[in-house]
Amino acid sequence: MSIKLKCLSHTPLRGLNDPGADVVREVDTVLAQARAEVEAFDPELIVIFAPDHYNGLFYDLMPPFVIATAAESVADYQTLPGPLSIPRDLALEMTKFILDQDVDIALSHRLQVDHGCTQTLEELTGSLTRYPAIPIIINSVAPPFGPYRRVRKLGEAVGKFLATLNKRVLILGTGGLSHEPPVPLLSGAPDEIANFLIAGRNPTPEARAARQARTIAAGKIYGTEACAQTPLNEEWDLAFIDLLTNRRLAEVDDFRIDEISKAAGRSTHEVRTWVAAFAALAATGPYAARKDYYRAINEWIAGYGVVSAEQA
Ligand SMILES: O=C(O)/C=C/c1cccc(O)c1O
Ligand SMILES: [Fe+2]
Repeated sequence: MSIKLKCLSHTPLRGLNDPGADVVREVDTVLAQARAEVEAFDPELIVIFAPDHYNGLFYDLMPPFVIATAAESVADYQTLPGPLSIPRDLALEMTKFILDQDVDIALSHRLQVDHGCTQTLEELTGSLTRYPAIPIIINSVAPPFGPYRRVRKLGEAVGKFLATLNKRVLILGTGGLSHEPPVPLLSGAPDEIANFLIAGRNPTPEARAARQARTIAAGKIYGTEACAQTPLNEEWDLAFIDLLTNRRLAEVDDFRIDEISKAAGRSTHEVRTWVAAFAALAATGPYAARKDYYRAINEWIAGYGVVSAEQA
């Protein structure tokens, strides 16, 4: 068994509302390096912890955690269409193992996944099918959320399963850090938006285009006085990265959901995917981690970070 980890932000505004050329180049370089490392590692399996943004999962039945044996990209924003390459039997075995560890997880044999999953797969591997990959979706955008300790326990269960395999495994976490894009809240929503949040699967191309235009417009004013959304919080982001790289993962058990939303933005909870990823790695033994990159990028509505880790 050999395990490596990468956790990184995603943003559908990359290429649609870019910051200055220097910053774009900087991020391109970091991602090219990460991709080269993945290529050199040549994983036999990827486990990707990802959020969903009301593209595959809705309030008609909103699970805290879902593992998929088959999944298709909704190709939102500029992401790739098509199915992921999921090893069905292994995903089923992993599901049973997680349940046996007293962690409840939903199972999907036909999941739709969005940029929260596919952007990172594409950025790090060049496609959605290059390597066998098992997606685990952690609800990070549709409140209410379970406590962070439950996410840590999910990660631990996955890590214990990975330790039983004699494989090179890449664990990915995608989303965060601090940010609050204009994703609506169910609480207090007018009927039309509430209906979308409850059962908005397979929107029309016009509805998708309108959503994309709203996000781009938000990116143009994000972090200014004209923007009502919670701004990026570099201090929070760096403290979180520090916690992970210094192996203080148990501290997430004290995280307060409302405090994080207020301090760093409602979508900051996408870092739940990072918590699960690190917990999975930690369950296989001691690890060494490093911060590869951080910058608060308003144009992308992203406290944008990249962190790598591996077994020590
Ligand atoms: O769900 C959407 O339409 C937009 C999501 C988004 C926007 C900006 C940054 C992100 O990380 C997002 O996921
Ligand atoms: Fe996101």
